[in-house]
Amino acid sequence: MNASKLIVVKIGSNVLTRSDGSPDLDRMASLVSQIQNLKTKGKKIVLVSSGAVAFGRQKISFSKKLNPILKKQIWAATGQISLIHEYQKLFGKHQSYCAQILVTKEDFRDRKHFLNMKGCIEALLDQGIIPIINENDTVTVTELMFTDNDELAGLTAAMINADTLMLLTNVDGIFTGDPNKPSSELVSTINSKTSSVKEFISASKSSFGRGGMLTKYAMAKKSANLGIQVVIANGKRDGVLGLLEGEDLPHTWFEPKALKHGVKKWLAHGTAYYKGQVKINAGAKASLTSSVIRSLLPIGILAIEGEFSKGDILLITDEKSEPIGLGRAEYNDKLAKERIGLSQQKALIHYNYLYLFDHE
Ligand SMILES: Nc1ncnc2c1ncn2[C@@H]1O[C@H](COP(=O)(O)OP(=O)(O)O)[C@@H](O)[C@H]1O
Ligand SMILES: N[C@@H](CCC(=O)OP(=O)(O)O)C(=O)O
Repeated sequence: MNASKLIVVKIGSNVLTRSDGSPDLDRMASLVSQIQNLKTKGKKIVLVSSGAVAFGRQKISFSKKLNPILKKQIWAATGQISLIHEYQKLFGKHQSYCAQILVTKEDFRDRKHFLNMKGCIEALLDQGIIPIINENDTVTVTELMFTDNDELAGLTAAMINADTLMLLTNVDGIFTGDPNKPSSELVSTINSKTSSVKEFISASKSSFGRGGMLTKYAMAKKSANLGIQVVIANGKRDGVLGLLEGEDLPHTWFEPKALKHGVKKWLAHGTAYYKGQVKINAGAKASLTSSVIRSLLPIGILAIEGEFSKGDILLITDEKSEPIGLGRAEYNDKLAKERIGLSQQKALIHYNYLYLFDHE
């Protein structure tokens, strides 16, 4: 594992709960003191913590039949206070402060929200305060949701240019089969030379988990491609964060590729967050995908869909509607539509804000 300084630690619901579903406050206390210890050694840590629904479910039971979405919203809304209250008490014992940040997918889609969030998290870290992020489950239901908090953690790591993303769950990492079977082996390293491990991963989830190991794997690969090393480890193991200090504990490590520029990282995660679509002609496609760095000019644009403002993410597709990449709009959809096919116009997407998909 490489040395780390700015780390996003994601804690899954199961790490914070016992097998009967009750909050595991001892585990929480241990993780908080490990984080505190790393902090005193100069590491900056952002927490992405699940657990709101699990904590709420312990307290609130419903007398009448209720829509399952509403149930979850109520558990999340009530449980989040208990969760953050516990963190506040535990960090307080170390004379330390933590802060609550609740976000939605929309906040990653809008460049202004994104920069506000980033600025706030960085300022909290500078003040020695631990930001604790969770999804705002009250306002995000169905398609507005993150796949799960692993996705949120990956987006956060890219946003703050973290060097390390640590996903703590209830298994030691990715196994070559059912983690409960003795024949399954832990995959210690995943890099470009590793043959696919995806087929080993089953859709099964831990009792409170949302996305399962598949989303962890997908997010980990994406983050490693952006230059962030990812570690999947067992949050229930005593002293697990010692991994960040070089201790020898079981885990799966995703070797990072060369680091990508901050804006490109934001764009790379934009597949689910784009506001408009730009269809380009074959000449423009050849130009953008050539080895020479080029911006996207209106003359190569065939069609534009959606409403967007300057700064929003756009999906670029070719004539067959195949996605090529993402870019940041230099002006709004109204101007862009007026300029379709015209020469001598300002680029709609500047090359500094262009991210082309890897066709591996
Ligand atoms: N090949 C595999 N290796 C490890 N875990 C796996 C594998 N296939 C499926 N899983 C399941 O993924 C679960 C972890 O994902 P998840 O339930 O989403 O955890 P969390 O709540 O920590 O996000 C494990 O408990 C395990 O049952
Ligand atoms: N926002 C939800 C977390 C959902 C989620 O992704 O859970 P998990 O798979 O345990 O990380 C909560 O706090 O309950």
